[in-house]
Amino acid sequence: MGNIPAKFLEKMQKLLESEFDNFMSSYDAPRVYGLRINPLKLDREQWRRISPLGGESVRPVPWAKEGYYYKEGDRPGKHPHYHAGLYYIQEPSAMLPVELLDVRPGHRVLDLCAAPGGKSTQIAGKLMGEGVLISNDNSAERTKALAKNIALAGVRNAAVFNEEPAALVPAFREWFDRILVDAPCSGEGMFRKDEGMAASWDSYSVERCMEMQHDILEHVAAMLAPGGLLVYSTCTFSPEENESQIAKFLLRHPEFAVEKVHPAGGISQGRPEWIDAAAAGKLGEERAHSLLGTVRLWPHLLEGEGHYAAVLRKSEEREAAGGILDIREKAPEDVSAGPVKRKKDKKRAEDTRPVRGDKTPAIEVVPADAWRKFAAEELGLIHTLETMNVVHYGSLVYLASAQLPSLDRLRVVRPGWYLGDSKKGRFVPSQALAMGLTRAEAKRSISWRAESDEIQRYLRGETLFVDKGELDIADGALAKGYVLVCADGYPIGWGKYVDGMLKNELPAGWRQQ
Ligand SMILES: C[S@@+](CC[C@H](N)C(=O)[O-])C[C@H]1O[C@@H](n2cnc3c(N)ncnc32)[C@H](O)[C@@H]1O
Repeated sequence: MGNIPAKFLEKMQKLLESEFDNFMSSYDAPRVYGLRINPLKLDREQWRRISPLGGESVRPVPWAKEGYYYKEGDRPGKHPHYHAGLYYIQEPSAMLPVELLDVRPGHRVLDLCAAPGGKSTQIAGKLMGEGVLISNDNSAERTKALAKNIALAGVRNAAVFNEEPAALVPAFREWFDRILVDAPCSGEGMFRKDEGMAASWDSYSVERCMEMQHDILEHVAAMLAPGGLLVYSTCTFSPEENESQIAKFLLRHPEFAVEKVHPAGGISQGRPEWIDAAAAGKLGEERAHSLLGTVRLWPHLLEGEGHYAAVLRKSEEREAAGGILDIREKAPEDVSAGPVKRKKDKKRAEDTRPVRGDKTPAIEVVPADAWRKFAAEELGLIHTLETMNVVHYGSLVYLASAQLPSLDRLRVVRPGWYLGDSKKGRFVPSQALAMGLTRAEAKRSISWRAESDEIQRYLRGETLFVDKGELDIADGALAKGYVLVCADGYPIGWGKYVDGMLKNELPAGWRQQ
């Protein structure tokens, strides 16, 4: 690694002192690679049975329930199981923040800086279809990859927004049980993985990022419900973006306190001694000391590129009285409890109106009706929560959580699970619908082995010739129509069957290059 900025190294040497040589040696060590299997689709045992990777060649990531290290040559991104959303490729240390967020089925979760969706898909795997995930990113371009990754993982209960944090506050005041701020940062923990990050780092990047992080954090406090958890994370080493940023947040927000993380598996404690003296003084000894309970992942102490995470709990009190609130003494929530039960939301009447200003001309068939007809003819019983509404933006139909407040003033990329497009009354099912279904939920399906020639050809976008007997058709259904195409039994897209021909419905952006 020749191009690590000299100023960065000088700074790290001052901070790390005798540990610095050890830290430097990590740049000579090979990069590590990680993936996380998707519990919405399968568990470790099922993966082991069908995957060339599922056996001995992978090793568990100590701090992530579904995380595994794989070897560079394994190339899991090229395997059809990747196209079936069976796993997400993710740098191992980036798997920690969601593990610390303590998400349980039924929670309302905000992933505020979510693109391209690594942590959002991990959160969805903790919600297991119950509750709501709002995945937001202020970059319109990056929300495209975010929406695609959420669809690929088969997530049914997520909405994707493209907003500045301030714009979310009026609609979501004290609404979330959990908030993740995976902040934009100077990326010092990415130098080994991405040399471009090292090249673009300069001494101002830390300052610029500090300002962005401060602005983002400013709006988070108001959206978290009393008693809720906030996890703040970065993939950088600079104390200004980590412990100091949290120290300043705690100063402004006496209603928050650090929830101590017990360091294990090579994870290290936070470094309160690195926060600036002025902030430390104002914060008081005890609150400053509590930053020891935040965590750092160092590349020379574990197998990961590096990360920082702080877990903060908001006081149960609605109005913080000011002063220092120490809630660490309180009994932890009962983590053995099942899904979160909340008072029954008044179930809104099914809403088929557009979610926000719809300028498309009137269409004759109500899109929701076209969806219902499609679902009745082509799908079996789909397990969805009764608290979901069918909504549409023009001709595009979604299944959205009935818990959501009005989204009128927000830039909504996806209000929920994208089901399909009602084109002049004819319903065209989406790729997101295919990915969110199980094979058993489609009336017509076909499955080939993941390594088969048919799957390779399907993923390239080719039309296939298929004997009717190869299709799995529900009793009473015709052979002609939409077929859920599966690899090893897991959906990868739609085909349309007519007279021995399976027309390929895989959208261009989803085909294998
Ligand atoms: C570290 S990346 C997030 C990675 C993501 N959590 C994942 O696991 O895939 C930080 C993200 O913050 C977004 N971002 C930057 N400023 C933001 C802001 N003010 N509000 C929301 N998102 C912001 C960036 O566009 C970027 O996608």
